[in-house]
Formats: sequence, structure tokens, C-alpha cells
Amino acid sequence: MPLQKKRNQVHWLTGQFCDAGRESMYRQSIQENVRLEFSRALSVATLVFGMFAISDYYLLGLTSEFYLLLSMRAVVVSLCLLIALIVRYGLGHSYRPWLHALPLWILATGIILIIPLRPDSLPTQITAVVVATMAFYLLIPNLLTVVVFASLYLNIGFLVAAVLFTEIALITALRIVLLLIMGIVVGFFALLRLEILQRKQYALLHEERDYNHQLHAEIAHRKSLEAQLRVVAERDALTSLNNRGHFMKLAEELLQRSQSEKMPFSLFMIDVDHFKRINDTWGHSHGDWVLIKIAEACAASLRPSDVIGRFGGEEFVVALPNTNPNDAQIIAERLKKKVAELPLKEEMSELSPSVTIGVAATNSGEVDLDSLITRADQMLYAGKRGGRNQVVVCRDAIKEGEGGDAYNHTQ
Ligand SMILES: Nc1nc2c(ncn2[C@@H]2O[C@H](COP(=O)(O)OP(=O)(O)OP(=O)(O)O)[C@@H](O)[C@H]2O)c(=O)[nH]1
Repeated sequence: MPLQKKRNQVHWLTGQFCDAGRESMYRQSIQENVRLEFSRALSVATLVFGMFAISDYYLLGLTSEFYLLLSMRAVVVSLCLLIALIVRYGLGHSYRPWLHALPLWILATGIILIIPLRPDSLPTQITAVVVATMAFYLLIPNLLTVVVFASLYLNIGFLVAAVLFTEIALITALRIVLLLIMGIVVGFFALLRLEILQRKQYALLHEERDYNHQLHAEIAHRKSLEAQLRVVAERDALTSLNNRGHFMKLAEELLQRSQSEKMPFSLFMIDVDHFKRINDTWGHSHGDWVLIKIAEACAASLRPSDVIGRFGGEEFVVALPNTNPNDAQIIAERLKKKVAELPLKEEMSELSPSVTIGVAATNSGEVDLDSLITRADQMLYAGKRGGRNQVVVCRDAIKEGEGGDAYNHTQ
């Protein structure tokens, strides 16, 4: 049997979960209701018991038997109402079965005591015992064991009192026994069925809740997988910058927006100078570290609206929307300076890292991204040929912005 099913199994005779942990969880979940319903049912039953003092008065008048009965009823009513109040307001969060059992035993004792005090009321008392038994079972919820013992005490005690204090024939006694058994059996099975049904409903609710939890966990897991996949698909594994494919997608969108808004747009191609030497001198892991640091420095000196990506090897690319060639040149200079000032590892103290940056820009003309990249690349290689560690801005862009030479070199 699967574990879940075993945990939700209900005992056919007690109406409780076979699993003690499950039963205790269930009891905790209904505790507040049980307290409320129990104290209500007890208060009503007690008041009904007290009201029978009126019938005592009509039958006995103001006799000593009446006063005795009245005192007994008063004691039973006061005790039961007090316990009803304690159950309702004074139990804290703990469940005490004896406190629920006590008033039932007090009420039962009160009913039993009527027989020696008013033996002539036997026929009425038989009905009262059957009604009280049914009320115990039907009005006191979720306390089957407590009710079983209290009802047995009431019925057996009543029978003993009837035999001792009234002169009933054997056959009458037998009829009374059958009637009492009927009351107990009907009440017991009604409450048993109710308890089993309530627990099955509780188990179903929990199964559904567990299933929902699993579903939520599954959704969260899938979402995190999706996010991981997106990172793998969009990010460069070494530098965490956008990879080439994702950069192209983002830059294309930015370029189109700039063109539709008639705003300038600039693009950098950045290449680390003599990077092969770094690898050859300090090894590839140090080379990787330098690449990461350069990527971080570049990303940190850009605006949030700019997009940077790793184009390949030791080459980076930046798209700068709403940026004219003059501003692009200033930004590129700043970036180059940042790289030159990079704090390095102790063993790399002789290294002075530098980058060459090729800049291409368009003011609002219909230029596609590939040709902008080609132009920026040409500027980059012009810079490399010109001695590296410099910014080279495409002449056309300068012309659009402010006019100038074929290339605008800065070192
Ligand atoms: N450590 C490391 N090295 C890389 C990575 N990608 C490319 N490289 C190396 O970068 C070097 C690039 O060398 P070159 O293309 O000759 O360029 P360079 O040495 O930087 O010289 P210039 O660009 O002309 O200044 C090659 O040795 C590549 O192996 C990487 O992810 N990590």
C-alpha cells in the first residue's frame, strides 16, 4: 500500500486515523471547532436538564424530595456550565479528553440520581436516558471514545438504579435493556460514520494540498531551469556578458529604435592589445582572469541603456543608443583609461593592459548593424596598425556630427 494511503487509513471501529501522527494533526486542525461546539452543546443539554425542575415541582410540590432534586439539578447545572466555560475560554491550546468527559459523567450521574429521588418517574426517565444517549453521540462531535464511555456509564448506571430503586418485572427490565442498547447502537454508528467521513474529507483535502505543493515546486523548478537555460543561451560563460548572438539581437532593436526616433547611435569594437603575450607569460587561467576584469571594467563604465557583449576571443562590442560620435569618443576614452588602471594580481605587476577601440556612429541614416560593425572593425584595425592603445572614430560619423579627418585617432 502506498505510504500516503497508509497514512490516511481510518480504523473501522474507532473512526480515527490508524497513523497516530495523522490523527494528532487532524485533532489539532479541528480543536477550535470542537471546543466551540462542545461548550455550546453542553450548555444547551445542561439547561434542558435544569428545566426539568419545573416538572419536579408540579409532581412533588414544595416537598423535601423536591428541594433535594432541585439542589442536585443546581449542582449539575452549575458544574457543567462552569466546565463549558473552561473548555471554551480557558484551555489554552491543549486538548484534555478528561475535561470533555467530566461534564458528561456529571450529567449522567444527575440523570441516574433522579431514579432514587423520584422512582415513580421511571417511564419518563427511560425516554430521558435514550434522548440523552443520542444527544451525547450526535451533539458532542469528534469525541467518540469519550462519548462511548459516558453513554455506557449512563445506561448501565440507570439500569442498576432502576433495578435497585423501582420494582420492575424481569420482562420490563429486559425491554428497557433492549431500548437502551438500541439508543447506544444507533448513536454509536451515527457518530462513527460521521467521524470516518470527516477524516476522509480531511485526508482528501491534504492529498490535494500536497499535490498543489508538488505542482508549485515543479513550476518553480521549471522556471529556474528556464532561467538557467536563458543564461546559457544569452550569456558568455567566461565574462557573463551578452554572447554574440544575444548582443546582435539587442543591438538590432536599439539601432531600429534610434533610427525611428531619429536619434544618433554609436558602436564600439574593443580588442585587448597583445593578449597572446598575457596568455603566453602567465598562462590561460591568468589570461581568463584579465578578460573577466576588463569585461567588468567596461560594463561598469557604461550607462544602463548601453549594451555590451563579447564578440569572440579577446574582442568586445558595445552598442550605445542616443550617443553622438563626440560623446562616443569621450566614453571610449574613459573606458580605455579604466582598463589601463585595472588593479592586477601581484605576479602580473609588469603588465600594463590596454585596449584599442574602433568607433562607428550614425546620426539617423539608414545604416544596418552589420555595416556599422564592419566600420567599427575597420577603425579597430586602423588603431592596431597605428600602434594600439588608442581610440579611432570613423570619419563619416565625425562628419555627420561635427566634421573631421578620415580617422580621428587619440592615444
Ligand atoms: N585566456 C584566454 N585566451 C583567449 C580566449 N579567447 C581567445 N584567447 C586568446 O587570445 C589571443 C588573441 O591573440 P591575437 O589574435 O594574436 O591577438 P593579440 O595577441 O591580442 O594581439 P593584437 O590583437 O594584435 O594586439 C589568442 O592567443 C587566443 O588563444 C579566452 O577565452 N581565454
